[in-house]
Amino acid sequence: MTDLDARRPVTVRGVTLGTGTPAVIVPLTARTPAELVAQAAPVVAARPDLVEWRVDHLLAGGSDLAAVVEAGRALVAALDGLPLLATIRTGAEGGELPMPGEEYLVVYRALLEAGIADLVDVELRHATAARVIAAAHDAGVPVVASNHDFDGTPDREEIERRLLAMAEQGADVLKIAVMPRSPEDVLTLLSATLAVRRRVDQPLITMAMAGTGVVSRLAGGVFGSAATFGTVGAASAPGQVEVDALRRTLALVHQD
Ligand SMILES: O=C1C[C@@](O)(C(=O)O)C[C@@H](O)[C@@H]1O
Repeated sequence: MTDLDARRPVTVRGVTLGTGTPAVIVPLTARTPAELVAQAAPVVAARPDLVEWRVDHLLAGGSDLAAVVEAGRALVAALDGLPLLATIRTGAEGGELPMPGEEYLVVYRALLEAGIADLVDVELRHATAARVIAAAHDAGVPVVASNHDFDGTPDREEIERRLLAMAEQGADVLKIAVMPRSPEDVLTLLSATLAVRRRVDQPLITMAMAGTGVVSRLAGGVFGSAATFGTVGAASAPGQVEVDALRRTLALVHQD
């Protein structure tokens, strides 16, 4: 264990977040159930550590709750044992759907009841966050709390405050994505990551988005980020790097 390993790592389906080289997560952004299974095939072939299903894209494509659950079951069958992170990203945080109200909780409950998710992403600021976290924990599913700033980068104290608030809410993994407006903003994100890494037990996932932030996706592990999002085909946020190049870079950055 290095001093940056998380004291409370999270393991799902044999994949551990919080120790060693950061995990590689590939997002799926299909808008229809058929497209979802088709999109999964090359992702599974690339063998990432985890797959993220951006459920908001399917909902935005018009699928109702029953269709979402059915698509989730088909996806799990297609994943060949790879762990699945289920995410509903709201419009307020860069996602595809408004979902300010109870629908967010209803969809997560249905996915949890069906045993589809190995991990769920819960936005710290969502009105139903505490209830989604409780539902996930009742189902034995760890929670990745998240926060996204697509307009800018909060100052270091504010980034730290948000990550610590996630820990206080009982999240198992703490995640933040910011939009850098300068190289200094990337340093702010990385130094907040390192400071929080030294204070909390949970794994962190942090990134600065877009071109200026790519360095944080490649080298964030040096500062205590436990995972990084890479692409096989479509990206789900600006600055994500293709998965093979990402892996090669991680191998260079994490040589021991
Ligand atoms: O929270 C995140 C991080 C992310 O926004 C990124 O910048 O890589 C991509 C999203 O799909 C994911 O849910």
